[in-house]
Amino acid sequence: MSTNQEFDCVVIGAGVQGSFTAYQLAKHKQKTLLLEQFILPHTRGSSHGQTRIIRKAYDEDFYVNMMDESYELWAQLEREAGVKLYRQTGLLVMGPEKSHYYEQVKNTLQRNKVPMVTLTSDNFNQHIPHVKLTEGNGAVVEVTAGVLYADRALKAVQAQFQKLGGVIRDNEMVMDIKPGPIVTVSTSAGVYRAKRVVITAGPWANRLLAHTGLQLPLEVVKINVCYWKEKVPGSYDVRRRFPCFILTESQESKEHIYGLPSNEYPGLVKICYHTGSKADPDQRDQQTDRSDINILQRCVKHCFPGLIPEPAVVESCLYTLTPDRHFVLDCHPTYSNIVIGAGFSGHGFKFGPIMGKLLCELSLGEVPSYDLSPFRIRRFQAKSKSAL
Ligand SMILES: Cc1cc2nc3c(=O)[nH]c(=O)nc-3n(C[C@H](O)[C@H](O)[C@H](O)COP(=O)(O)OP(=O)(O)OC[C@H]3O[C@@H](n4cnc5c(N)ncnc54)[C@H](O)[C@@H]3O)c2cc1C
Ligand SMILES: O=C(O)[C@@H]1CCCC=N1
Repeated sequence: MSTNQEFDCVVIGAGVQGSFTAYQLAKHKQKTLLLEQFILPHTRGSSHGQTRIIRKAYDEDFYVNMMDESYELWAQLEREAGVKLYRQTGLLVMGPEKSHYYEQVKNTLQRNKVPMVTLTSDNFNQHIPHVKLTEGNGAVVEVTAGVLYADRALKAVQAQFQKLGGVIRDNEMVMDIKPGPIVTVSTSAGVYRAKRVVITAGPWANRLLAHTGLQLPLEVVKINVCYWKEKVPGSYDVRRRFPCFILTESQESKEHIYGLPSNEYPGLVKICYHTGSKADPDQRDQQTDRSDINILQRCVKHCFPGLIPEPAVVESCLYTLTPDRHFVLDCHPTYSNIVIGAGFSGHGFKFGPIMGKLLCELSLGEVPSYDLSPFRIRRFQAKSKSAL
């Protein structure tokens, strides 16, 4: 039992956001402790799995603006750790040509001069074989988008944090937080005192925030991560330059369907639905709803004729959704030395290095490098309840 050890900062939760925050704090010479409830690495939160998409294809400029630096910081971590974390594949965005969202994404890419190629129904299959472009859909390829190697990235950033003198204690669940000028954090194995705390607890955020009298409007959903088998091995392979893709909406669904080329499991393509059914993070396996899989099956039949329309592997992962799907990056409304990074809404991985930088800046009381107004807690004011 460790008692009353003192730190400049304690970061709670060693997913992608907490790990990058701890690393940034250590770079700023802060004596930092990173606490994780499970033994690392684990598969029970939101950051596990081999791959994630990295892209600038968004409908808002503020995400595109952050991505330039995010790409640079990913490359910096690759150099520091001596590992490959990013593979350029391009991102195919398909959607109803006349829909507001598809048009917005295309315009945002053009306005921000992101390298892209517009495909037509005539040349589509020359560039993208084995995919059916639905009539009325447009298609663009964002050239510099690609795949991030997620598990490898977590291992790398945690190792760099430790090299900088940071301390990781896994298998230690935070049970209580006592706010104050010095915050007391009690875990299943000890008690720590810190000048500052950062809460990056993913799907468990509200459980921890309850100790500070705050609840955010977060909804946790379980995503069935489906892998689909190629009929002809190699048809959708990363080595044949098959891109990541997003289908913004379709006759099957109004939500995005997205996928990555076959890569981590030979012959299997990852295709997921961008929402799921409500789940308790500690009881996720009890959530057995398969309606997302049914939607995906119809989409695979319709658009991916080279795949067997029955998932070969189904894994699970959690999203923590905010009502507007934008992140929460802010100081606690009552305790300025408690900083919150939450609600990454199923699209936060690519921003990990920037989220780490911003959460570190908030924690140190510095002016944030980007405008954080879309991410502030006050946007929920009418709905959030501060019991204090
Ligand atoms: C299927 C899927 C696909 C996705 N695809 C993409 C993509 O292509 N591109 C992209 O950019 N993003 C993607 N995302 C989103 C991205 O992965 C998440 O936004 C990101 O991983 C969230 O990280 P986090 O650190 O907030 O949460 P988590 O990874 O869940 O980390 C929180 C950590 O806090 C720990 N913790 C919680 N409570 C306690 C406690 N009391 N004590 C100690 N530790 C605690 C948890 O165990 C956990 O390790 C995807 C997500 C999923 C699920
Ligand atoms: O963030 C991403 O790129 C993925 C794909 C689109 C939907 C959510 N996650």
